[in-house]
Amino acid sequence: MAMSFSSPCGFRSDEDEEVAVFESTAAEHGGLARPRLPELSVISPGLNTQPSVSEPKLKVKPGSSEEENTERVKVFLRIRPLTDTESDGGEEQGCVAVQDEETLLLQAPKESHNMRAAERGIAQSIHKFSFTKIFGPETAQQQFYESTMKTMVKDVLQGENRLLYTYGVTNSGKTYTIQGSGQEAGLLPRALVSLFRKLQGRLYGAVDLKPVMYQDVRQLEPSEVKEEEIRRNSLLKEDENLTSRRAGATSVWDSGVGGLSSLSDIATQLEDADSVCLEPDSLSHSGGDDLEQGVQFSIWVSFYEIYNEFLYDLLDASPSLQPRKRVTLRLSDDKQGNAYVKGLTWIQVRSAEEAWKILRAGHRNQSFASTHLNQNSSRSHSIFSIRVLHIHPEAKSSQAMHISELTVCDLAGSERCKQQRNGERMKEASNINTSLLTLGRCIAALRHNQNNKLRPPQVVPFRDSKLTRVLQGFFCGRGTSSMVVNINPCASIYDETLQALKFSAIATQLVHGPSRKSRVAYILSLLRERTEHGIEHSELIEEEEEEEEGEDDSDVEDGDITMLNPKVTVQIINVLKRELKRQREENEVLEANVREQVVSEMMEVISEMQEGFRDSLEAERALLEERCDDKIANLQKHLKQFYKEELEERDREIEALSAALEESKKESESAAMTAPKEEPKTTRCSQRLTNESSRLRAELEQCRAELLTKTQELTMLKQQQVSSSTGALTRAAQRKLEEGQRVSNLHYYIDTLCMTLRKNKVLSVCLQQGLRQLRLNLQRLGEDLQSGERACCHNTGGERLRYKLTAANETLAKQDQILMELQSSLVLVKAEALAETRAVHPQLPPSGYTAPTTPGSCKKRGCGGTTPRDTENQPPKKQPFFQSLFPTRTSTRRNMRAAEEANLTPYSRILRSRQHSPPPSPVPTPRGLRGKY
Ligand SMILES: Nc1ncnc2c1ncn2[C@@H]1O[C@H](COP(=O)(O)OP(=O)(O)OP(=O)(O)O)[C@@H](O)[C@H]1O
Repeated sequence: MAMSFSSPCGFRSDEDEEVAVFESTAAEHGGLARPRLPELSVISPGLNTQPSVSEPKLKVKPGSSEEENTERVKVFLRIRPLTDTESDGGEEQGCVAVQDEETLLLQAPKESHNMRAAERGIAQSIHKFSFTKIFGPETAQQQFYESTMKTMVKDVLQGENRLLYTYGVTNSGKTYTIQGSGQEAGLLPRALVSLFRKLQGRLYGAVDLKPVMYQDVRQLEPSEVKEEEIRRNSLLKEDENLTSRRAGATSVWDSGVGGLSSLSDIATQLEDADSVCLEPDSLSHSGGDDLEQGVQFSIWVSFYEIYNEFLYDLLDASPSLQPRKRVTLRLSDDKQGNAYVKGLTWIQVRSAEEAWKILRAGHRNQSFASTHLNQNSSRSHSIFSIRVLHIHPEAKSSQAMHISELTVCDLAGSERCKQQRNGERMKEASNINTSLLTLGRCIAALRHNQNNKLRPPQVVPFRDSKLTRVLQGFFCGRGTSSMVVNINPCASIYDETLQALKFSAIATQLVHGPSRKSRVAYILSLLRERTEHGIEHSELIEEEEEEEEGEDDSDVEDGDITMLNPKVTVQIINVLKRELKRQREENEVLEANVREQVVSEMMEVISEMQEGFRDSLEAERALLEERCDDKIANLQKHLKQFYKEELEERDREIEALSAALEESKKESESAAMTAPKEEPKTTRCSQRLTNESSRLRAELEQCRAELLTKTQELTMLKQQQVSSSTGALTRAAQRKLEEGQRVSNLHYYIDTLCMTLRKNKVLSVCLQQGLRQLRLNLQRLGEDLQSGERACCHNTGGERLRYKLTAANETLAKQDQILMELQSSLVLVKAEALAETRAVHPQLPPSGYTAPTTPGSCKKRGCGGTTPRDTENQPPKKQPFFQSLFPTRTSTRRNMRAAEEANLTPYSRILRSRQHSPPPSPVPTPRGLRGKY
């Protein structure tokens, strides 16, 4: 889950001040009551726009020791410059603007969560923050050092404890600020140079005095001194070895500390740094004037990291030998209640150069990794401490000595866990965020306690993380802390930057802790608070205070309250019980707030997911529409093609029919005019009819000629009858008479044929009319199809297209039916004509007679080469053309069905299947079409 640093804001408070300060933050996290938000969110302790928060309302009793301790915690803001890549990537969107030296304006960029929340009316898009001092991208390292750390070094030499820590989003420049890069040495090398410059000639050379915890100094035995020397030398040697081994190669650490990879470089850099960043009066001879006369100084350094909530000593020699088996360190409390790292290595250093080498040796053991935002990201909080042992020359006991400390903490960068793809990185990010969250809560609780002196104090959850435990002393009076907030002005990490700034805004309202408070002192303060409210006995307080004083000198380790007298202990237990109850209640409130925040974040994530799903659904819909349009266009194309071919086919047929008709008409006309000559080899009906009629005419002529011959013969015979015998002549005359009868029959037959010919002419006229009708229908069909196509083009809906297609198919079916009817009627007429002919001439062959189809045979039938008798007995042949066009009913149906089956359109097939299959459905479904196309 994304980490939020605004959780400290979850602490409930009745003060108007708190409401004003956290107004925007609370609303942003989905608080139940959402008042109308002002345009601008002011998160600042000192801005005029918020007079209620301009100054902390510290209820300091006049004359109390706390009176002078009202100095605010210093919070510096440093804005890092954008890299070329970031500028090119459009990260510069003017979302970070420095209004003046102390005021920063944040304007949410378009794509940020904050802007989206602002658009929904639950947050502001502009935020105003104030800081102790703001340093822009152009600020040089030395300038930054002088404004921030220079006085801290001075204070430490005066015996004070100081903490400087950097806070910010990952890749915002924290490590750059602390350590530096290239020739730009950071705060720490400059502080070391400054320190040793100031201590020139005042260093305590021996190693026999060692600081233990925060207050104690131990006199070392000679053997221990030796051990210390060995440890230091081995670290220095290790550094030298590694440096020479990596000669030329730039390591992470080398680049991280100003490229100081060789001793000469270090010296030069230190010299340069010193000359650049230190004012003349801060150099050793003048700076030393501030130091207590006669006091010598022994400098000890330690370096450790908090990685995944485990402490690792970075100066322990073992890690470099066995990097996988690092020993974790434990935290303990000293008798003042201050946490310290047990068993941490402290090395005495005699120069800045040595300190630098030790630091570099330790840095090699630190946890770095490449993340999506930073190639060389610190995955741990690293803490480098410099302890200064103030040794009075005459002092023989540790009491006469004093220890001051300068701690520099480079916190790991906060980041959104969900941005980490790697499991290990995610775990690291989660731990980093948890510890930073705890730090935020501690600061918020401290601020609450400072601003609400009359109320029961909130428990500061220092114990909730290792980081806050080790820094606790600096927040509770053992020293003072300064914070450097680093920000990266990139628009893409605006939301994270805003959270970091909100956190720092709380820190800017902190006042340095009034005094050191041990745990026992804290408990006693609780008792005092209760007594002030009339809950406990006043006498008790005196006793407790006596006990407290005695406690400081007693042997009680870690402030063990059980060593107090029983009466007080019982009272303390009662107070603690009540305190525990109160704290539980507070925890419940805190938990409720955290849950509320979690819910609000979850809602944000869910709404983001919803948006994502909506977008993907839209995209899916558009894709489907596109596909459907493609399919419809495809279908249209295919149908267009299909009907075009169909129309062309019909046109061709019509053309052929009309040509045939024309031809037959012409031929019949010409045949009527002229005698038939050599018959062309054709299968057309008109030709056939002409041939038949010509043949019949020829037969007629032949019969007439024969009749004439026979008549002449008869006349001759009659004449002969007179002269020859009667019997034979009578028989011959009888035979001739029969022949004459046959000839008269032949005349009748010829008349019938002439009638058939006339009927055929009428039929061909009918056929012409039928074809004209057919052509008209086909034209109408073409128009229907065109309108269907147009409908397809204008309307992508499949329904209308389907209906048009169905109508077109129905028209086609009707056409087929008309054609069939025409064919049937033609066949019927033919059959009737034939029947009539046969009734007149029963000697004609039956209708089942199959005419020879070859033109040769036809020629044979019609030619004069055949004998008259054969010619007489031959019936008129069937017309091959009409037969091929309109075969007999049975064969017509069969052939038509076969032809239809072959030429059926998808729609015709569907229609046909519907006609034959009960129950019919009115409209073919588009599924069939889809399968086809
Ligand atoms: N003021 C500055 N001037 C020039 N470059 C800078 C400045 N601040 C940071 N940088 C550059 O920005 C990059 C990231 O800085 P740095 O590693 O210090 O970030 P960080 O906050 O320590 O990141 P992380 O928390 O991931 O360790 C580095 O390349 C550094 O050199």
